[in-house]
Amino acid sequence: MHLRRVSRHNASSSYVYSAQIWSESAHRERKQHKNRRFSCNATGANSDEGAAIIDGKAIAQTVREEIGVEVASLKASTGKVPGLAVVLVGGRKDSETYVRSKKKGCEEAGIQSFGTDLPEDVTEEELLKVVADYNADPSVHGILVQLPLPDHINEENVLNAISIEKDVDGFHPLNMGLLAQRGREPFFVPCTPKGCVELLERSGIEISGKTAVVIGRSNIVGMPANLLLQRRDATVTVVHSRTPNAKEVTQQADIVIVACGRAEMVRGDWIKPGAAVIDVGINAVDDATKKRGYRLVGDACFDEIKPIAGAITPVPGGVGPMTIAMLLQNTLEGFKRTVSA
Ligand SMILES: Nc1nc(=O)c2c([nH]1)NC[C@@H]1CN(c3ccc(C(=O)N[C@@H](CCC(=O)O)C(=O)O)cc3)C=[N+]21
Ligand SMILES: [Mg+2]
Repeated sequence: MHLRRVSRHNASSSYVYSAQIWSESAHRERKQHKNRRFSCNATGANSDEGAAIIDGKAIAQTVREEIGVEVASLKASTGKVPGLAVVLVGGRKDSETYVRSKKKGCEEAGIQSFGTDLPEDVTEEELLKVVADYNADPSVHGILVQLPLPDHINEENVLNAISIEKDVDGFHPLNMGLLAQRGREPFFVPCTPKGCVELLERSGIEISGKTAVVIGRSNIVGMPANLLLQRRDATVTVVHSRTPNAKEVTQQADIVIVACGRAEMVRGDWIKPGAAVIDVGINAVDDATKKRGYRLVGDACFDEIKPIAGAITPVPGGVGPMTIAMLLQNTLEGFKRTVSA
């Protein structure tokens, strides 16, 4: 994983590594937060009381098996399989890990995976050529350019170049615009927020008529999560780094989606008893007791929230695995549109 080091809590000897830097804007937001300090006294206790733990890993596995069954049956009837192209620029360890999981997910589901690994110093022009070739390739139904891209490449230009019919990340401005409009449907919905909603639905948590708070306003998670929840008739409030009363607003929520990119920022006293908490964050914290030297924590303080909430996703094993399952689902959806056309 590429892990950015930021000082954690008040203890100078421990660090948080944030693996969630997907975009320049997220990077800027994090800088603005730099002087804030939070502490969360993890007890390590894992009592049976309190929130139901939403097992994202198991739910993702179920989704992947469903996709595998459908892919096999479409292969039998059409002789074709879905194809996903993953473009990786540079050698970030976290990106390499995620790309490997995506390719493995494809293999298991019977989806053909294509990969292009480009050097860190590739020109924007060369990258755009790779995208154009995949746009033109009829055996490719989904194209994903792993983010973040190196600084010399304009991310917007690259996302704009992906065919909206193959934009399995749903990051193309046209797909985002369609998501934002009532009565219209994007070709693809971004994988992480889609995974959050799927976790709620598959856990039997009602969304319609409920009060939801989304913490974070990124293009990749917070903003589309807001739109998706509104489409399911939740009343949604988005809070962010400049919201003075984020805690008080969050205390009103039946559903909380946490995507602020700050380790354990959301504490137990932010959460209304019985609320559902979906934690999108992945942060690695130094931990000498662990073999790898760190452990992963979310943007929510799991041990404080568990006794209070009605349901909570763990990190790891919550939203992360669902993101990959939704990517495979989007690829299958793109493929189905081409075979039925
Ligand atoms: N164009 C693009 N699309 C993306 O969807 C995209 C991206 N760029 N850049 C990076 C982020 C991050 N991301 C994750 C996917 C899976 C896990 C995941 O499977 N996490 C596991 C394992 C965590 C671990 O061990 O590191 C878990 O939470 O249990 C996490 C994060 C997709 N992203
Ligand atoms: Mg934010």
